[in-house]
Amino acid sequence: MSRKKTMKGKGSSKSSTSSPNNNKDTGKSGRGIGASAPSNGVVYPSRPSLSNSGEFYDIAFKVMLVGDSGVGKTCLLVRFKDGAFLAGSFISTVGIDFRNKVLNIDALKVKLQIWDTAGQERFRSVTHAYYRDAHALLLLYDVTNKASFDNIKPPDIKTNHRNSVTECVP
Ligand SMILES: Nc1nc2c(ncn2[C@@H]2O[C@H](COP(=O)(O)OP(=O)(O)OP(=O)(O)O)[C@@H](O)[C@H]2O)c(=O)[nH]1
Repeated sequence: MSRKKTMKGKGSSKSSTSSPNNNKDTGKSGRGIGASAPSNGVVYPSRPSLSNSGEFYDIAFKVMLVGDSGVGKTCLLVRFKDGAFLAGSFISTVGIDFRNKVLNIDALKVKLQIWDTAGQERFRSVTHAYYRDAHALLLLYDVTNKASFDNIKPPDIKTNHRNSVTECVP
């Protein structure tokens, strides 16, 4: 059975778009499968593939983390991927970044490519371009900040990306 390798994500940094690192499970704008995958972005179980970390997977999904700046998107992703909490000073994401995680679900290896978008308004046009082909958008808000909840507009996302969003789950 043939096994193919996905394009390597280049290094990423939360505060800079120019400092590469060697973490093969992370990437930045235009470097991941989101930029090069087929239009539906799914790899089916009959065609196992190799993730950048060397792990084989059966199926892959692209997930976007969306929400205002400071709601905790990066912290959630780092917690999910590495089990660590980013305490200390807050460094806002510049542009967009991603991390991969392979999970074992019902005897399938499911690869999640999770994109962390910058919440600042000035990056909105850049990050929106990456919604295309996403299988899920996670809309995040800060429970201590009502404005961050009010700023979530799933219907707008549905309207603007009418074929890519089929269902909103509260
Ligand atoms: N108390 C508390 N603080 C949190 C939590 N999650 C994140 N923070 C803090 O909130 C701040 C912002 O977190 P980030 O994850 O960087 O926020 P973000 O949504 O990625 O922000 P942008 O990159 O600007 O879009 C950081 O100082 C975190 O330490 C949480 O669950 N509880």
